[in-house]
Amino acid sequence: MHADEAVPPGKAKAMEAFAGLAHEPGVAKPDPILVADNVVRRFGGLTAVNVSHLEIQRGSITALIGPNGAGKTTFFNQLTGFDTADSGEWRFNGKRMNGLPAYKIARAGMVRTFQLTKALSKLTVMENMRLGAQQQSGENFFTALFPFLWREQEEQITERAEELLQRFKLDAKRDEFAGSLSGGQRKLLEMARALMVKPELIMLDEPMAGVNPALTQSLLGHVKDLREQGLTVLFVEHDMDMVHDISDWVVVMAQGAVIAEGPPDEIMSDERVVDAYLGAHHDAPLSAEEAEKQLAEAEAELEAAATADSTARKEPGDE
Ligand SMILES: Nc1ncnc2c1ncn2[C@@H]1O[C@H](COP(=O)(O)OP(=O)(O)OP(=O)(O)O)[C@@H](O)[C@H]1O
Repeated sequence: MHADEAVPPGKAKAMEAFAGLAHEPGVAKPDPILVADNVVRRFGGLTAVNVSHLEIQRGSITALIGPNGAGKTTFFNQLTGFDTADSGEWRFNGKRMNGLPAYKIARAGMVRTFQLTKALSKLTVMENMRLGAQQQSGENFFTALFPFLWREQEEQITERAEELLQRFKLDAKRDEFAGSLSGGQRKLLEMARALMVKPELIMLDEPMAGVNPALTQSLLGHVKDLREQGLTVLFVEHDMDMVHDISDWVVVMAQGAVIAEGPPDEIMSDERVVDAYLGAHHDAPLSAEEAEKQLAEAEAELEAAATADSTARKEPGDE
């Protein structure tokens, strides 16, 4: 950006909101869209998430980073109702969301993206978009009783899907299988699908994973665009260049807790953050046998997740 080029209004507003805030975990924001308190999720003896207090500033792009296993995805899952927290309270636009099912949270305006699973890859791009709307409407049974209701709704869904596919330059791909898309196009589809329900807060799960560098700028542009349209973006990402490039604010998790918060420049050189990442790494390189075992475990986990996902997505009466 040239010196004389104006900062886009959405970014300027976000920068202003963060200016002067203390750089410490749990710091209060001027206009939080989401406030979480004492969110705990345990798996057996492991405390995967233990977030005492976190506020997400409205209209900003906030990155959630941390080493593998820090609890980022589990935290996302609690907030969006895809998993049940052991305890905790979180409010979206002042309304309590804990205890609500995912579709009600989505309807309230808070959605998360999902990486394309095997089952979703076998659907067309358009079918994925329609599923993004229907899955989260929570009204399937009721509308099924009144065809005139669903016909109108169907038309609105198609219209919205077409609009978004055009915006993300995926309209030419509408009838192709999602599995045939490139890594970058898949990420765009994940984002477009989440936008079907017109959220106020969109939570992106690793938006840069598997994206060809040539598409990086275009993808970043789309995310920045969301902020310019007034949306709030919270994203989990391992790609530090992306975190640095687009986030207004960075939240760092380690071992389930928020250990640091602040602007990207400062966070990336923060000693606690560097320690958290280093501490999570192996001291010695893996042996070929260990690496193979890890790979096999990861593949089995992915397979299980894809199966669970396709089962969970089936509505009663679906084939
Ligand atoms: N369903 C589950 N059952 C048991 N343990 C789980 C489950 N889901 C997550 N965990 C554990 O909880 C911890 C946090 O995992 P999580 O996937 O949330 O971390 P993450 O920060 O998203 O990691 P990554 O960056 O690798 O995706 C890990 O130790 C993980 O093994």
